[in-house]
Amino acid sequence: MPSALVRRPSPRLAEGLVTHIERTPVDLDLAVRQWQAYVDVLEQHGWTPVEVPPADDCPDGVFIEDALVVYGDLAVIVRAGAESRRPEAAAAEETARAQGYRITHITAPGTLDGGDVLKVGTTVYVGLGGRTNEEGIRQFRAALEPLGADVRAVPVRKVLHLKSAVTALPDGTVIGYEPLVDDPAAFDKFRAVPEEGGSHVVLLGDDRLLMAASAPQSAELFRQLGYTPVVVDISEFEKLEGCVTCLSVRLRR
Ligand SMILES: NC(=O)NCCC[C@H](N)C(=O)O
Repeated sequence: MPSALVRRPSPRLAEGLVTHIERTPVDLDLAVRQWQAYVDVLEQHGWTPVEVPPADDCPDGVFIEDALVVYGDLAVIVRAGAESRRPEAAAAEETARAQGYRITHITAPGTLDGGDVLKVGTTVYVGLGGRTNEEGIRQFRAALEPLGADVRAVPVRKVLHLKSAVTALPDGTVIGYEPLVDDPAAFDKFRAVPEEGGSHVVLLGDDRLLMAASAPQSAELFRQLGYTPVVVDISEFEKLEGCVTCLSVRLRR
């Protein structure tokens, strides 16, 4: 069975960073229940959860996707764009090592957040924006190109991360809510969805798409396209600019 890295919410979750939206109060108990439900859904769909040790002093640690990027047998441990998030990486590195990955690091002055990396087959889009800089992308490209990846930088100005704006369907079509996508033409195939939350899908395997309850019209669109949406409520994480992708790192090998 494939596995998925996850990390339990910090007791300080409510202090997480917000950049592009207004801060609204986070209900920690509800967040913990939503996180557990998310992990349960992954497990029910064949993904064994592997917990990265908690980072209780890091309010945003639950967004584990930002701490590392896996490609083939390599785990790229990031240097987060936000300084408060840099301590999240150490335990993520140990967990990736224990899972058998080779390790490399983004180093200063480079910054890169995993949320800025969208893999579509061997094409790897990287958002250049508030969290990931040119030097981070240069180092990332140097790490992935020897493995056959085609690393392409795309602009991200309207949202936090590239994957806040776009993710991809199993057939490689990049999906996004157009008002928040800087350059839809940057992607080989692009399809607009009717809601911001509909931009984010986690591919569970077969035709199943894990997505947020906040995007019912997009779920209907995906159904019409022949996919099976699997819906979770992640309202408390959405208040911190999180989405379904950022709560896990799927290990496909
Ligand atoms: N990959 C993601 O979309 N991560 C969400 C991170 C949210 C967190 N509050 C942050 O600002 O870093």
